[in-house]
Amino acid sequence: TDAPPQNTKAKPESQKKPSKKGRGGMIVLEPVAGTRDFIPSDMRYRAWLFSKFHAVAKKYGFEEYDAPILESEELYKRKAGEEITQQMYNFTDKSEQQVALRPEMTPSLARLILSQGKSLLMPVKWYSIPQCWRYETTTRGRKREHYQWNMDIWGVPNVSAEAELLAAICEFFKLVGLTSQEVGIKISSRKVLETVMKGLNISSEQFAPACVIVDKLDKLQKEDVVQQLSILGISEESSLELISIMQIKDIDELSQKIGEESVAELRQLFDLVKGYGVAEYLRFDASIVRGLSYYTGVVFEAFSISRNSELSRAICGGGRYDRILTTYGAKQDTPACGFGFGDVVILEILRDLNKIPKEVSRHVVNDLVVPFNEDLRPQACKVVTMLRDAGIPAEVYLPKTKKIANTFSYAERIDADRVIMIAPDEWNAGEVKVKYMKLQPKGVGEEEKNTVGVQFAVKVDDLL
Ligand SMILES: Nc1ccc(Br)nc1
Repeated sequence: TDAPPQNTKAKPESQKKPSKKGRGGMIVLEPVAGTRDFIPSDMRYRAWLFSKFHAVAKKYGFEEYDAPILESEELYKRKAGEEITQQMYNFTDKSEQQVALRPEMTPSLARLILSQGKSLLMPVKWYSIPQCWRYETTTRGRKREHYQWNMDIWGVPNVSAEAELLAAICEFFKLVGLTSQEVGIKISSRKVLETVMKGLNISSEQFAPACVIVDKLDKLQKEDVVQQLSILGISEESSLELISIMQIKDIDELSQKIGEESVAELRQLFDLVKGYGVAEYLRFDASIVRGLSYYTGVVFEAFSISRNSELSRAICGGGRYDRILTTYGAKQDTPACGFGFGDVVILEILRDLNKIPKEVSRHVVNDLVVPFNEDLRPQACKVVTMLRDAGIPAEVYLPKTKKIANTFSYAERIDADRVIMIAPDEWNAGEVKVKYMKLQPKGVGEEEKNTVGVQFAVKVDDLL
């Protein structure tokens, strides 16, 4: 198995691992382990999914930003034992800089917010769809990269920001046809955990690492979680009490346990989301912690409601992270909250539930313009440009036209509606020859348009 790139100082040629050549000197055709190619038939699904992300962000008034995939490793140097920082795709570059392929976008966003300083008017509502990386040993066979829709609101301390983000996620669900019977969002708050931990005399220094550990409850045995908490100095009794409170699914019951003041924000949040009309997607669940150490308040996680009992993988997740800037040396913090929404799980769910429109799989070109011979190619380029300028996706047949039949099979391959032939006699008469490759929607005009395969003359000006 590939050892993770621990100390990757530049190695002398002799020690470098030879690249795995294919048979007989051919390069390896597969992408690097854990990474994906997107040929056009795959890229159409990714582009369709991203178009929904962009549409929701635009509808909610978010502004798009980006930052380099490559960041200084120090952005991710956190000591809370998170999986995300232990799987960093990091290396030493040729100027001896410790760099990493970003494992998440939030630290880059915090860097941008800090770099903008006072010039940045709050609140800030920014979004991005970055590719994020991790170094997984290939034995686990998991992906090493994914695209993650990030939506963040900075400068808003109250839960109106979380409500806006939850509404945006539900807006996306509605946009792709996912109902509240098929997906949902579980919501809690780390302030609940903070209150409970304080009541159990768990120190504030242990808060973030303890959250990272109890987040594993759905993956590890309870005993293992208790054992990992004991390493932080948390007694078995306190751990079991913490774990039992995390089983609570009702805010009233939680209020009984830790007091109404500690659940006030959650009550306010559930009131606000009713205003957005998305309450049906949302439910309180004290077991939601999320695995990132910097969360400080409300946390949430979307999941698929699977028909069989199999555990559903998180669709997206996020929360409030009010104290991230001072961890990067800022003199004061700015309240922030956001979510990350990966491209892999959601596409699997949408495919499984047959929510992706058939046309997403199709490459669309409406017209193919074919010059009868090379002398007529300039005329063909003129006609295809006229069509394109009118907003019609159109191609001009690029190979030399040897047999007209070849152009028709190409037209079928690109699923074109029409083949428009530039032929000498017709061109001299100001006309082209048109052949419809498939039945057109009723009422688009003359009878010929609904007679597939018939060729007929059309004035160039009547083509549009
Ligand atoms: N953080 C992270 C990065 C890349 C993938 Br794939 N999953 C999680």
